Amino acid sequence: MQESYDFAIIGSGPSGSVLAHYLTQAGAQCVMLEAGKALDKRTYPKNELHANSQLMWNGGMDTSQDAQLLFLRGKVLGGGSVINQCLLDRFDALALEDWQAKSTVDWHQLADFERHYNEVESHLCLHHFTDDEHQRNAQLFMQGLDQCGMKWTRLRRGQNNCGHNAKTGQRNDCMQCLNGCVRDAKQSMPVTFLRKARQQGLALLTEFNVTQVIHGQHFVTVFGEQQGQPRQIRARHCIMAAGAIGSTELLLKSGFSSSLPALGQGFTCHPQLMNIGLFDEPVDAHLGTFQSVKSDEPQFRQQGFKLENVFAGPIAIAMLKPGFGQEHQDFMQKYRHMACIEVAVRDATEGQIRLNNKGELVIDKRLQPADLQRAQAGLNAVERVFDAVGAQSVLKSPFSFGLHLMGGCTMGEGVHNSVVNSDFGVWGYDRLSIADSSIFPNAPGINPSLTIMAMAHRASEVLLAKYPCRSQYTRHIPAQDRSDLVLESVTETKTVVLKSAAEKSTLANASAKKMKLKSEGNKVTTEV
Ligand SMILES: Cc1cc2nc3c(=O)[nH]c(=O)nc-3n(C[C@H](O)[C@H](O)[C@H](O)COP(=O)(O)OP(=O)(O)OC[C@H]3O[C@@H](n4cnc5c(N)ncnc54)[C@H](O)[C@@H]3O)c2cc1C
Repeated sequence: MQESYDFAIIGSGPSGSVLAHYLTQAGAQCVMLEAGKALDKRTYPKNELHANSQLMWNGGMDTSQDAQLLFLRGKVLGGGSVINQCLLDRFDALALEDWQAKSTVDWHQLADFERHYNEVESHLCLHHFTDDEHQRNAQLFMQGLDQCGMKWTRLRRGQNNCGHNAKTGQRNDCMQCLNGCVRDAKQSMPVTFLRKARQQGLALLTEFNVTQVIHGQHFVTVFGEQQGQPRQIRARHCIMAAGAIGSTELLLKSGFSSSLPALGQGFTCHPQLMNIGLFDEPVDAHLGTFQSVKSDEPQFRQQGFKLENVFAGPIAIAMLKPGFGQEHQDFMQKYRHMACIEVAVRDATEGQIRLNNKGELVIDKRLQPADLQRAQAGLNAVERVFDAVGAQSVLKSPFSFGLHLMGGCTMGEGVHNSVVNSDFGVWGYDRLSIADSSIFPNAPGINPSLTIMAMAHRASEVLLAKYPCRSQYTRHIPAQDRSDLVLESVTETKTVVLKSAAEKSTLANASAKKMKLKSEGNKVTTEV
């Protein structure tokens, strides 16, 4: 059975959920298609291994072609917002000036973003960490930065009343944030924008893996599989919000590359390196707020990196130490004595998302000399900070994680060097838009989620201006549009209840051209 909507939104991460909220609020009939499961605080996995296998694409083992970069991307209702740390930063002037230089899009400037940031922030609880929330890892980081004369600032996180452990005296004390928040405190999409969209009538189909998008004259048809069953959804407009890799892969697999030469280009990921300092004293970096401070040093920003205190569960920490056996075991026994500082690189070189000759996804992304230079500058700063506070030794990360995945369908001013125009429309395809991190023109070097949400808000305004009826699909759409709904390329038998003589005659005229029509009272059955 094929279903029809005003808007089909593919993906439920920050981009898809914000769009769903604003479009349903305006009365549009929307369906959201999400490949992941609808989990919640009662059903999120309770350990690291299950978190990777149940919440991430390919069990959290997507790598670059040379296996030097590991990419993590959410596959669950809420997308990356369920597995991320929810640090929500606005872009600075440098990031947006660089965007504008690359994209030439006139609204890529701070003044234009401000009202979108204000709007989406008004739906979120934002928390600045306070002095009493810094645990020992953060304190060592702050002391080290102070002693090296480097500036730092407190992180801002989307969280609402993250609890207080009476025994330890600590807030943010469960460290499960990256497995899905078990307190509904983290401001992920299922407890913020998505919840509102569902209350406003969003149709939600989870475990629905979209496999192909076909752009028609009057509709976009989305093909996929839901729990093993083939499904088709039709909408007047389709919005891709499947993330940088997801949206790009889907367009490549749907055959758009011949008309979009820039499809797959411009992939970036902010490579992150976790570095361990070993201390004589127990640090207990796994207790309390495991991420609360970042560097705020202008020279670091110019050099293309930032530092943050961070920590992880034992599986992720074990991966940082190459080797096996006794040496590895000795290292892991020092878990309580580890402090950790992460270098996040603003990558300067773009990779490419493509399909190989078997039609499989390939991510070509190598750190080039310019990126390695930035990473090295960050690692040097980490060594200085750890030395200043008396670390016994420092273990530098043997590989990088890509957590902020961007580009592949970049926004720009022409079809030869971009995939979407400044109004989020895919070049040459009137009924297809993209609003997720795949449209980023280059790497900003700043946490991306808030800007993804801000851009999704802007995209919703563009779409609502384009489809001014924006009303309940079946109730208010003009007769002309309803004839599209009834007649375009129907592949199965469909029964439609006609309310008026005008509708009946529209249907009859159109059907004379395309279809066989059987009429019985006010019920009409069409067959291709
Ligand atoms: C461990 C980790 C920590 C992070 N921490 C932060 C942070 O603190 N601050 C920050 O700003 N960012 C952070 N990020 C990054 C942030 O989460 C992402 O940038 C953001 O979620 C991207 O939003 P999106 O809407 O573009 O895509 P996503 O959030 O990736 O959502 C895309 C959705 O589309 C679905 N999808 C994909 N393909 C299909 C298909 N074919 N059919 C159906 N559905 C599909 C996916 O399952 C997914 O749910 C972190 C990421 C990770 C992994």
